[in-house]
Amino acid sequence: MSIAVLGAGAFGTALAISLAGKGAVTLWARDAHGMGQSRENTARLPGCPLPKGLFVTEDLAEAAKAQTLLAAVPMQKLRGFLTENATALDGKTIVACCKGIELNTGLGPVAVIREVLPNATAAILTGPSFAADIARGLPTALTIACADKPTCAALQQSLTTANLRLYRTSDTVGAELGGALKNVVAIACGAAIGAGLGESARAAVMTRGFAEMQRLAAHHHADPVTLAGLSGFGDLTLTCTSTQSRNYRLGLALGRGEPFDSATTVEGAATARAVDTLAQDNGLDLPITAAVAGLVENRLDVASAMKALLTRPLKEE
Ligand SMILES: NC(=O)C1=CN([C@@H]2O[C@H](COP(=O)(O)OP(=O)(O)OC[C@H]3O[C@@H](n4cnc5c(N)ncnc54)[C@H](O)[C@@H]3O)[C@@H](O)[C@H]2O)C=CC1
Ligand SMILES: O=C(CO)COP(=O)(O)O
Repeated sequence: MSIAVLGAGAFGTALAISLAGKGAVTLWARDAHGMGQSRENTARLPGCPLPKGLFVTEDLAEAAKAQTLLAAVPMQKLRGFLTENATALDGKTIVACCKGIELNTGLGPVAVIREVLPNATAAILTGPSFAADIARGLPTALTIACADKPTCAALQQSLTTANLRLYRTSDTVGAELGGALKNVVAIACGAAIGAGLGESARAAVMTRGFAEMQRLAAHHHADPVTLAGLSGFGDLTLTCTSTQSRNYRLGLALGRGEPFDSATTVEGAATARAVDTLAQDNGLDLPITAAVAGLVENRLDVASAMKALLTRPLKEE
C-alpha cells in the first residue's frame, strides 16, 4: 500500500519518519523550506533527521497518487485543506491525523472528510503519542479507526511500524471524541497545576473530565470501550500529565497568568468552544468543558472557574 503524509507539521513529519523505516513514503509540505535538502524539519521537528526512504514534495497532486493519504493538518484547517484539494483527494483512503471538533459545525475529522469527500474512505489515527517520541523511534501505541472493517485491518498492517503499534476499531466516533476532548481536559489540568491547586485537584479534574468524555460519547452512541482505550483514557493520561503537551502548557500559562504564543497549535481551545456550544444545544452537562471555554475566551479566570466547579450541587458519582 503506497502512503503519503499530507502536512509537514510535527506529527505529520514524525509519522513519515516512522513509516519510512519500512518502505518509501511521501511527505507533502505546504512550504518545504528546503527540507528535502537539509533532511530535517527544523521548524516543527528539529533534531530528527529525515531517513532515506522519505520523499518531500510541495506538489500535492504528486503526493496524492499514493493509495493511502494521512491528513496531518490542524483540525480547524482540515475542511479548507480538503476542499481546496478535493479533486486530487476524493476516492482515496484518507486517514485523519488530527484531534478536535470543528468550531462551526460540531463535527469531528472523520465526519468532515465524509462531508467534503463523499467518495473517500475515512479513517482516523489517534491516541497517546508525542511527535518527538515517534520520530525518535520510542515505543508508542495508537488506535486506527475506520468503519469499513477490511480497510481498517489493512491500515493497521500498513501503518504499524517497528516501534509504532496500532490497535484497530470500527468505532470512529468514539476514537475521535476521545482525542478531541482529552485536549480540553488537559487545558483544565494545566490550569489547576499552574494556579498551584495541587496534584489532587488535577486527579479530580482528570477523572471528572473523563466522565464528561464518556457522557458526550454516550450522546453520540459511541462504544464506551473505545473511550477506555488508547484514544480516550490513554491519551487523556499522557496529555494531562506532561509538559510536552501544548494543551497542558496553555493551561499552565492560564493558571499562572502568563502569556502564551498564539501561533502554537493548541487544538483544545477551539474544541472546548465547539463542544460547549454542542452541550448547550443538546442539554448535556459538561461543566469542565464549559469552564475551559470560559478560560480560553477570557470570560473566566481560574479561581472563578474552580469555585464554579466546587459549588455545583452534590450528586452521585
Ligand atoms: N505534535 C504532536 O505531538 C501530535 C499532534 N497530533 C495532532 O496532529 C495535528 C497536527 O498537529 P502538529 O503536527 O503537531 O501541528 P504543527 O503546528 O506542528 O503543524 C501544523 C502543520 O499544518 C500545516 N497547515 C496549517 N494549515 C494548513 C492548511 N490550511 N493547509 C495545509 N497545511 C496546513 C502547517 O503548515 C504545519 O506544517 C493536530 O490535530 C494535533 O492534535 C496528534 C498526536 C501528536
Ligand atoms: O495529542 C498529543 C499527544 O497524544 C499531543 O498533545 P498536544 O497537542 O497537547 O501537544
